[in-house]
Amino acid sequence: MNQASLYQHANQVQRHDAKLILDEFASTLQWRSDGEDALLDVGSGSGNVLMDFVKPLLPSRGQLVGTDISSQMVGYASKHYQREERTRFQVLDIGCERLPQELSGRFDHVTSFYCLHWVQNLRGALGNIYNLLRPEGGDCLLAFLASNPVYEVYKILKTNEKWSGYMQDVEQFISPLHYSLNPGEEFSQLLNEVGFIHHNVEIRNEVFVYEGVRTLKDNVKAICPFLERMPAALHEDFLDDFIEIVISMNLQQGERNQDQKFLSPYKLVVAYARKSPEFVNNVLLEPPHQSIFKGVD
Ligand SMILES: C[S@@+](CC[C@H](N)C(=O)[O-])C[C@H]1O[C@@H](n2cnc3c(N)ncnc32)[C@H](O)[C@@H]1O
Ligand SMILES: CC(C)=CCC/C(C)=C/CC/C(C)=C/C(=O)O
Repeated sequence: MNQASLYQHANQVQRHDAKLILDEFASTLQWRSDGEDALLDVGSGSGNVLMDFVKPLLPSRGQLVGTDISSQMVGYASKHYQREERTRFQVLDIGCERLPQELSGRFDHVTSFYCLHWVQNLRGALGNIYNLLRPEGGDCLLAFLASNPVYEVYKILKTNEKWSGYMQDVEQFISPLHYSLNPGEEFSQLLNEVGFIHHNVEIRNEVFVYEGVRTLKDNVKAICPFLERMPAALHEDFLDDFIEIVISMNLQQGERNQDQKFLSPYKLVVAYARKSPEFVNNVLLEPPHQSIFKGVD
């Protein structure tokens, strides 16, 4: 997804969820006593969730870094928010092999909203989030899709020969937890494996109602990775087929007209995790008899 301005104007669900979660966790985040918190956001997109809901929580001397894999998104956010103090945007693939040195171990907090379902290498991404936090500790707040009906719609569209040529790699765009029978447990396990000892993971069952065909189509346009591969002249035909499949899945409500509503039941992973200082981790991770008798022969 590279269409920053489209996304900025059609991200009601994403904004709604991020605001609710931030209101809930604002006081759980471990703010520094000196007010010099450094916060990095992963997958900031066009930047409005970060600027409207995260920045107001940051103490006045705090530093904010918005990151995204897409240079188009980073360019848009940098330009749009260039007047914002103590804020910068930079390209970062959170699934990368090696973090840039200037980011590694520099942050008190990492946040991420509606991004991690795009990252197939979820374990690698969590390892990087752990390593972005300071060695002396920090915390992260992560929210992303475990499942969404959009993924089933994509799979059905791929069986149509009109669209299959554009959708061969559809599985790359499906949340890595979509097929999981216990996404909460699976994600907790990954957090443990990368070193987060203290964490809380919830799977929230949500339903969003799209008011009218145009609203749903605009929201799909803003995030659908396949549209940018096909000629613009085919977009409306693709979106019409998308809507037909949604109707065949019984996700519509009311009379069939332009004002018809559409229901999207989805599962959201909401996770809060703390990195303990390294010396505490070393003690906690050792077998109990060794840590209890340390220094005693
Ligand atoms: C749906 S947008 C979310 C934007 C913003 N966080 C919000 O809540 O509105 C997802 C963003 O994640 C970015 N993204 C996808 N894969 C990524 C990766 N591996 N590393 C960093 N960002 C990624 C996309 O480019 C996109 O801008
Ligand atoms: C009824 C129905 C199929 C709705 C799907 C709506 C939709 C546009 C979902 C997008 C989910 C997603 C991948 C969001 C994102 O990453 O921002």
